[in-house]
Order: sequence, then C-alpha cells, then structure tokens
Amino acid sequence: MSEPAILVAHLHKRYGDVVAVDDVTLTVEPGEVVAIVGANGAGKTSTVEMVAGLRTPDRGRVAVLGLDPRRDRAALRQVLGVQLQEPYLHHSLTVAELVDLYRSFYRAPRPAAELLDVVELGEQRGTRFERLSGGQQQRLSIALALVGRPKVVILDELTTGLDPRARRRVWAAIDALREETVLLVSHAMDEVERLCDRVAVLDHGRIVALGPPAELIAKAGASSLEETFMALTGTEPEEA
Ligand SMILES: Nc1ncnc2c1ncn2[C@@H]1O[C@H](COP(=O)(O)OP(=O)(O)OP(=O)(O)O)[C@@H](O)[C@H]1O
Repeated sequence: MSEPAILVAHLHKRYGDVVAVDDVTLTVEPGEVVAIVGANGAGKTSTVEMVAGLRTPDRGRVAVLGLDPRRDRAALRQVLGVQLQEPYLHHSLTVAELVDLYRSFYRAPRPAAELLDVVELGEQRGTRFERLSGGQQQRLSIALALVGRPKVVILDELTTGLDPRARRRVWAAIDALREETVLLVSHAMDEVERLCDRVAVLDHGRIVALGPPAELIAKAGASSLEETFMALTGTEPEEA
C-alpha cells in the first residue's frame, strides 16, 4: 500500500468547553476526492484547517504527503493548495495582481491565463477583488488554491453562495483535476454525490459515517445523500 496523501489520526480540538473535533481519523488516498459534510459547528472547518496547518490540534496526528503541516510548513506550501476564505485576501488588489502575487510564492506556478481560464475570470483581470461578485470571489479563491500545481488541494465551502451556472463551472474545474488529491467541505449533497469518491459525515466533532456516497445511501436505506445526511445527523443539509 502506498502512503495516503492525507492522514488524520485521532485528531482532537477543543475551544474552551466546546469539543469541536473529537477523535477524527481519516485517510485520503492519492487522487481521491473526499468531502467532509456536517451541520453548522460540526467541526468541518476546524478539521481541514488542522490538515492545512492553519490550526494546531490538541491531540492526534496529521500528515500531508508525509509532511507535518506545522513542522514542515515551507515544504508543505509547495505541494498543498488551500482555498482561503475571503477575509484573508487583499481587497484592493486586482484579480491579475492577486494571481501574480500568489504565483510568486511558487517555483513552477501555473500560467496566469490558464488559471483565469479554468475559473472563467479572464474578463475580470483588471477588477479589484472588492468589486467582484461573491461568486467571482469564490472562483478566484479556488484559482489561487491551484496556482502552485498542488498535489493536494483543500477547498472549504466549495460552492456556497454560487448560482447554478457558477457551481457547474466550479465542478468542471474540480473535474479537470485528475491527479490531484482533494479534500473539500461542502453543504450541497448533490455536489458531493457528483464530485466525490468518498464522503465523511461529521456530527458534533465525530465521524458518524464514511464511505462512497452510494454505499452510505444504501446502508441508510435512503434514496439520496440528502436523506442519508438527515437520518445520520437529524438536520437538513440547508441548515448546515
Ligand atoms: N476560534 C474559535 N474559538 C472558539 N470556538 C470556535 C472557534 N472556531 C470554531 N469554534 C467552535 O467549534 C465548533 C466547530 O466549528 P467549525 O467552524 O469547525 O465547524 P463547521 O462544521 O466548519 O461549521 P460551519 O458549517 O458553521 O462552518 C463550533 O461550535 C464553533 O463555534
């Protein structure tokens, strides 16, 4: 067996009295697309941010391509792409400036034109980030995650807030990632069924189901992933 691309073992995180991540164990194999789903506050963002080295676990182990996200930060940056949320980005820079800035972080970045093509933002090259629509900002953050030709990509809230056409464009961009390993957070069960090889359902910080969408649906005796999600967590995905 080859080493998993992402290894998460017995991960724990608490904030004061709140246990956000409670003994989460998950591996993602090279080339796999895996989703983490769960209601609000289930611990999804905490989990992926620990994988990305943006938060420190209380206990447990994380390895990305054999690297420790905190100890091997510089090496990890060359192989990991993270879709950062909007507050992290410089609002007064244009699309082209942001892409160039991110390209400067990598030894062999993707060409700017190719990146903007993937997310269909070529026409917005000269637009400041703060002037982009929510969907355009989201697509730019996905493009920025792909700048360094990462082997592993982490995408949080993949298409939240996007209109149906923009969602399909983002899906096509993810489909185009053939070799990359992808760990994504999503609230949209149709998206998860469409894009992901496996899905982990988090509930109150614990994984309550893990497997291919079709398998989880069959096991729950449900007719869709949405129904499966409701049966497992007692909440609607829309509340998530
Ligand atoms: N920095 C923090 N300080 C205190 N509590 C936090 C912090 N970050 C997250 N939490 C709490 O930890 C729990 C898990 O939060 P997390 O953001 O990981 O969940 P999530 O599943 O991503 O939720 P959402 O769907 O709302 O984004 C929640 O109860 C949240 O309020």
